[in-house]
Amino acid sequence: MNELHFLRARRSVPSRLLQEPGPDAAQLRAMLAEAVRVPDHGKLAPWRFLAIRGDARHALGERLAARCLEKDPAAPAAVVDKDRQRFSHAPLVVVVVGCPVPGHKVPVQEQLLSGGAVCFALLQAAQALGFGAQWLTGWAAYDPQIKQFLGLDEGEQVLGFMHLGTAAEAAPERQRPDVDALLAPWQP
Ligand SMILES: Cc1cc2nc3c(=O)[nH]c(=O)nc-3n(C[C@H](O)[C@H](O)[C@H](O)COP(=O)(O)O)c2cc1C
Repeated sequence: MNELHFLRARRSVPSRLLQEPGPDAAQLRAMLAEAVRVPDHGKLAPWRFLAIRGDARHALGERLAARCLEKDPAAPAAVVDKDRQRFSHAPLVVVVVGCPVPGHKVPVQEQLLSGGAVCFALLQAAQALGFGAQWLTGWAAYDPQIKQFLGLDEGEQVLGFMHLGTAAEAAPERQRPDVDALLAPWQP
């Protein structure tokens, strides 16, 4: 099954291990061009992307830190600082935004699943180009004020903050699920 080698080698690189160089504009475009080749019921393309680089990453981190304190004025300094740094490790963060079309005959769940596939395809494309990547959400993905800060419309959702860069060291492998325990034959 050597044909599956590339898929078997896929793994995330924790965002704190991602450093310069990150994908340049042409590389990002090339990765996204592959990532949008996902199954998409109804051909709705119900997703869009935001590229966050340089100081914009730090600005988002500052907003996260401020929001963290707004929500919990007693938050320990270490927690606030972790939020401040969240977007400052990887040189590039791509926000995959789900833009489901409400009331469409294609259920919203399917539209969001298609967006999830985009996130995964982006991980694979990044690895294929020699970059490391990690798909993160965290509380910020679900916070109305952070979504507003990012410019998301009502009804849009953060499907993933995709952190992209060059791995500072080999990514740790983790134990993978046992497929045999998950697979059962079905018959009526
Ligand atoms: C939708 C989604 C959101 C995730 N958010 C986080 C997160 O906020 N923090 C985290 O540590 N891992 C998160 N993960 C897990 C990592 O992306 C990744 O799976 C993990 O680091 C293990 O690496 P692997 O992809 O090689 O299994 C998330 C995964 C998914 C699918």
